[in-house]
Amino acid sequence: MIVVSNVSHRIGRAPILTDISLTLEKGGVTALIGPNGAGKSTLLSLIARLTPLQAGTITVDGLAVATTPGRTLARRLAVLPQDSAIDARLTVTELVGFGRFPHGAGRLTDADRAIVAASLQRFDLGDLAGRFIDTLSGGQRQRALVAMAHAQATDYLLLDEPLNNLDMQHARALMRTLRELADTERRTVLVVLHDINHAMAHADRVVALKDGRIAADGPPAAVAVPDVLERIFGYAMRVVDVDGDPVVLHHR
Ligand SMILES: Nc1ncnc2c1ncn2[C@@H]1O[C@H](COP(=O)(O)OP(=O)(O)OP(=O)(O)O)[C@@H](O)[C@H]1O
Repeated sequence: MIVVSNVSHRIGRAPILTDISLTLEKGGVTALIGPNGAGKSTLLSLIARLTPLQAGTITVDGLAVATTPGRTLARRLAVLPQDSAIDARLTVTELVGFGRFPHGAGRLTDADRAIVAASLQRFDLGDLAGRFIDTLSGGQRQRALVAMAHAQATDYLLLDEPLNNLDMQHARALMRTLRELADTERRTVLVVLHDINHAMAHADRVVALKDGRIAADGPPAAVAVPDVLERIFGYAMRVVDVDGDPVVLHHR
């Protein structure tokens, strides 16, 4: 379980997050949505200890994120930040292998290699395994980064806009894979999404941030409501029912 309690964050004098409290039970997919600048990436970085906590507490399975050694946390929680800088001269297999580092002493064991192979397969990277990162398309690189986070084999998977650069087919495939990880492996996925319909279709819970505060939190059907969406995003949009699923018409 991840427990965020009364977390506030400032950069300079600007309030970025204000009094955020959020509990993520184990298992399931939670989508974090909200306009640009709402504080989604900041919240994810605080949970993953990429940004030092200023106020409030965050625990992951009872471990205080502020004081738990990075390596210990990395065995429980994997994070894919929004802009991951990676060494272009790595192959896809080597990159995904980095996901195993928190578990070992540097050299990969046969068991590590089997996990890397499974992650490559799961994210449809088999044909690209030997390619250097700088020869990949943006979407292929994005999938390799998600596979690296997956290979870390943690209970918690935090992904910041993993659909960036993905075409429709791969975006759908990735969301279905995240769903499957939650359903079959009891992984807990927290994913920042801008595509609201992917959030509605694949998440169990949708948490919306706006101006550094939680503006909505509930199952997709409770958030995919015109008034709620207008409050979050600032303009009116229609929601239609397609075979029992809410679909948000936000384009026009
Ligand atoms: N290093 C920084 N210096 C100043 N302001 C910053 C810095 N990093 C983030 N911010 C500000 O903090 C706010 C929240 O940013 P954050 O990246 O968490 O938002 P977000 O919801 O993830 O946005 P997006 O959807 O655009 O990725 C924004 O107003 C942003 O400009």
